[in-house]
Amino acid sequence: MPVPNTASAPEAVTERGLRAFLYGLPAVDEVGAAARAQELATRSVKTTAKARAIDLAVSMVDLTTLEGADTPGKVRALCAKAALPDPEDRTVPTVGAVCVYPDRVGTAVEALRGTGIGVASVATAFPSGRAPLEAKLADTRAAVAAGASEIDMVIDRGAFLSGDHLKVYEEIVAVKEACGGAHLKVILETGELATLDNVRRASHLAILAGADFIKTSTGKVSPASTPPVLLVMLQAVRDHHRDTGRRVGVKPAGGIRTTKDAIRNLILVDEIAGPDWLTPDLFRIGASSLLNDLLMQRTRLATGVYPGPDHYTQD
Ligand SMILES: O=C[C@H](O)COP(=O)(O)O
Repeated sequence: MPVPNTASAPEAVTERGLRAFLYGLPAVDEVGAAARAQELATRSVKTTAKARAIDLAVSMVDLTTLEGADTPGKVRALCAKAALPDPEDRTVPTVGAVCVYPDRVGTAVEALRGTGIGVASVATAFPSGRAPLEAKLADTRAAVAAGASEIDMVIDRGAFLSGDHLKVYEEIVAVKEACGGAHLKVILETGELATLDNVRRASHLAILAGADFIKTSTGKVSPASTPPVLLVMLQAVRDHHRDTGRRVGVKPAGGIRTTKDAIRNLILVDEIAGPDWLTPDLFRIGASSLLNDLLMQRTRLATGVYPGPDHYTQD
């Protein structure tokens, strides 16, 4: 079945139509997806290509703090690190964005003024998504009003798993509208979706509803991003582009802590979605504790020496 045009009016979408579309998608070969992801994970990049990959990964990091204990001071320190990751090496690129809770957006916007780095904010009752739509819209509008240029919303996994696809779709459409000019990343929380078929369906549902990015996880549920999940999501954006000409971005998040993980992700992007996705406009890595490892590996490649773990400020 052809992919419905995302430009079609939301009111034309019905539960029946959505179900026919989502259940008409090809089934995921779980064993094949795991094997392909594993095969790509064994590829290694060396020297110049590795240096380029590390810089690309730095530029794609959504430097994140999403803790109840986040203080304005912690957010300011994170923003300083986003703008100048290594004060001793000004050739390091800046990160993709800083990601915070809505009530910390103002602090981040102020701290990043003049840097060109955007502020992403989780919204819609992150991480559970268990709140009335009006509360989710108010959450989104507050973050945008405070200056967020990107909104990371969670889908209603309970609705999705109980077959109420239309509710999930309509919430995404409404949040997209509340975003105004801000970009919308839709978090599927793949660790709660049980199967790769569900990951494929949720990906296409979010894309159809107008997501600018699809994101794997909140970072609060295990498993978070895994290579087979990322592979299926990259296939979804690739196929959507093939069918409609529209490019949607992808953001793995949760538990991505090492340069090795980040580079494996980039190899998957290159092989599955294609090199056009190797840009921060179409690929981000949501991470609270990855940047220092990228900086350490970068310095080791350039100098042959590992800086000690205390060399960088905490990320
Ligand atoms: O959106 C990003 C995630 O919350 C980050 O998860 P992490 O703390 O496991 O890196």
